[in-house]
Amino acid sequence: MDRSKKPSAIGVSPSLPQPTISFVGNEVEAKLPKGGSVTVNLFGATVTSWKLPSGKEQLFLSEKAHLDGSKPVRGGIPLVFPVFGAPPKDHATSSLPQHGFARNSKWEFLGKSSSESLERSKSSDETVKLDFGLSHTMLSEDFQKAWSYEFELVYSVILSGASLETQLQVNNKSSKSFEFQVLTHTYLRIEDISKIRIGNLQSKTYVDKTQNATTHIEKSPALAITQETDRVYQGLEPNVPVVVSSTDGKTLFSISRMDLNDTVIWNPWAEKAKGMADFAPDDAYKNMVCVESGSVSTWQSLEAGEFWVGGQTIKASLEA
Ligand SMILES: O=P(O)(O)OC[C@H]1O[C@@H](O)[C@H](O)[C@@H](O)[C@@H]1O
Repeated sequence: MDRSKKPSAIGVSPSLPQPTISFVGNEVEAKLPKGGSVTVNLFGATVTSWKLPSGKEQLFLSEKAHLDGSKPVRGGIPLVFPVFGAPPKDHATSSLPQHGFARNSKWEFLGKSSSESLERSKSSDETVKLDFGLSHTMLSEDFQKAWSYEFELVYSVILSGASLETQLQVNNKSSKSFEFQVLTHTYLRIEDISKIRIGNLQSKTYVDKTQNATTHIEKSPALAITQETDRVYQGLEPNVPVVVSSTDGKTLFSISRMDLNDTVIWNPWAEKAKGMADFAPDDAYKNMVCVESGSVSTWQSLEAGEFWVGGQTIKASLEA
């Protein structure tokens, strides 16, 4: 036996081309041999690009997005943790900025997962999983003071064919319990906001943040976005994906969730878009819609030593 040769990973033919990983500045890019790529910025572990095998970009990224950590990234998939929106007074998160610290902190790249840990049904040339970590010792002093719990987050970004999965594991390393909210603030790239509809929200309760946080019931089977929209849909059925389709009935994105039962639908529309210094071009609100899977209408409580896992899978259309 030739002991100089390393054994190949279990179940993987050595002749199969493998996904490639490259690093440019703060960004990690993974490319699949059959095409398709994902790019993650270490600031916030923010996914900034997701391309299908055809090369078509699926995420909206503002032309003025800050990619150097000076501000959260305007576009892609910023991760909201441990609080959604402006923190409430009299809560452990009350001194944190809007949407928490995860999107404002520099994460560590933990590596590309080995083929053994991916689903057996997916061969390693079709799937790549990137893991990122953040713990309390990696936070700025200000954030450590503002949220003094010991924790570890592991965020996995899994690209395969026409789907992108993001999964977060929250570990409580403190000696006391803590509460958190979490959300994947996904900016989907679309061609024309007037030509899309959002389905599977009918009959769901939502809080309309543009209407003094009043509560409503969604009547529409196919929601059209025609003005500033900022709604928190609550208590969605775990097995029913939120679907973005074109007005001629093609599914563009189907977003399924694991242990995330709320979905925020956000579009700033013309005036707010213009007012955001990092949003460009001004009329790009027509080319994006945020469909944000999360757990934000209540708090998740995590006991000392326990962990929680949740995530989303976005399936894009290969034809659209
Ligand atoms: O400007 P930010 O902090 O990235 O937030 C963008 C939007 O994020 C959405 O999730 C919120 O519901 C909106 O209220 C908010 O305006």
